[in-house]
Amino acid sequence: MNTLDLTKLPDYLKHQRWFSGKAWPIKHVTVIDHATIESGDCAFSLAVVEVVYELGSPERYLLPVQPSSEGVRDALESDECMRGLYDLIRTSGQVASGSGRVQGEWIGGQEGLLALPSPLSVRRLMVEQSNTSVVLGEKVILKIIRKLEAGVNPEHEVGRFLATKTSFRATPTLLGALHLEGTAGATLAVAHRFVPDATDGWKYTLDRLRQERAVGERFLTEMRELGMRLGELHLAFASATEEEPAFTPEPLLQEDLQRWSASIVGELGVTLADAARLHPDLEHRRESLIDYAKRLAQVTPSGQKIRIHGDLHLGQVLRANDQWILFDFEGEPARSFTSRREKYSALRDVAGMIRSFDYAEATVSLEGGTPHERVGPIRDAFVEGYKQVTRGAAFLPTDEGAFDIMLRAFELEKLLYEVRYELQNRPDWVRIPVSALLRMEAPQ
Ligand SMILES: Nc1ncnc2c1ncn2[C@@H]1O[C@H](COP(=O)(O)OP(=O)(O)O)[C@@H](O)[C@H]1O
Ligand SMILES: O=P(O)(O)O[C@H]1O[C@H](CO)[C@@H](O[C@H]2O[C@H](CO)[C@@H](O)[C@H](O)[C@H]2O)[C@H](O)[C@H]1O
Repeated sequence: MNTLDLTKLPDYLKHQRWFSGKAWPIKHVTVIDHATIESGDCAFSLAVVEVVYELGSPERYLLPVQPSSEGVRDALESDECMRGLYDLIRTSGQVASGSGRVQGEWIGGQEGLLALPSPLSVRRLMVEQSNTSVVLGEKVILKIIRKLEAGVNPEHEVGRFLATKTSFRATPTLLGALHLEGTAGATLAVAHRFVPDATDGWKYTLDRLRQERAVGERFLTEMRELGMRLGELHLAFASATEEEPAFTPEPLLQEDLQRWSASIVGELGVTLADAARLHPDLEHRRESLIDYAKRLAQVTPSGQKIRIHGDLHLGQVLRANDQWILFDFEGEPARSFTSRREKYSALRDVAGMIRSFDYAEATVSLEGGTPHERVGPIRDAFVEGYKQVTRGAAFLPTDEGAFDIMLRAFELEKLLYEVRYELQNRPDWVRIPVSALLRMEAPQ
């Protein structure tokens, strides 16, 4: 294989959809590790590059690339190269890299070695994505992670735990992964079982809300079932023994509640300072919103901290064969791996999904539909399903009052995150969380 022209990398990166540093001047790009992967007719370089900006922290990206007449070409455009990456995972293969090795990990066992067509078909996903996913043989979905972070990747860690230590199956089974070991260590790719004919929960819910003026009993039953699946996921997380220290439940302490409360108050300050320029009415709500956070610190602690999904919304669930499937355990992209792996109150996931119902209703209203106040019944059905399967679970607060105060505080926390997320990514959408903040009445 010819050598890569490294001077072309900054320009190459700026033209990639998944590159998040487009707005910042790049000082330089250096290759910090790389391996040559050879498979059939394909040879390419799997390079980890560090992008150093004029301002701000450096970032690392994974570049599976080949030299081309323009300088650099994405090797993932070649089906053969994709097959090569999957083969490394399927065979638990390894390839030496400059300062370590690229290591495939197969956890699917014999059963996971699905009968795949030969040659293996490769279908690219036509969705807006921060990574690059392909469907192999219509049975496996391989996600190549673009922006790398050092440390334990939560999506791999959670997928592995659920597949090997629990009986929770309402998620696409993790089949394997590709890791870079050594000084630049990171998870490079994950392979899951592909769920055919699935619709994502966001699209599914929007379609239902567009069609139905009032939510019908069938949809409410589905939402109850969604709450039940989430409850079962939390029961699976909470089943971890001491042999899985990253998952073992821990008692919820007063200091946890105080820390979370203080963090929400801090986020409120930062978020209102940013958003109040566009929505000055928010300033008048500051004190009553702070009260929600303060009440969290005053709750008498009961229950446990457990691992949670961490970024649960309707876009993180699939609907297939009349069943709900929960996926994407990466956590909130803006947080570090360490913070995403922290144990937390399970009610944070419940709050995340409740916020999504409000988003869906608001989206339909913004399209011109009249708001029908359907969030209340949907929320009630979802929480009812959740409580039904988690009744008496050690990780939940024992007191109903505490349950409600905690849930409201986590809804506020998610709302503030959403305001910041939308200001940064989709400014036109910021009015959705802002109007929800304005509607939050002072706590009783
Ligand atoms: N196991 C799966 N089966 C079917 N479709 C999936 C599966 N995993 C992901 N998808 C689809 O691929 C899309 C992108 O996946 P996701 O893991 O969210 O990627 P990213 O982290 O890059 O955003 C999802 O919105 C979903 O529609
Ligand atoms: O799916 P990601 O892990 O990238 O999550 C981020 O993007 C989401 C938007 O795609 C964002 O979710 C917010 O918008 C959704 C509608 O598009 C809505 O259903 C969610 O409730 C709302 O939070 C998510 O917060 C962000 O982390």
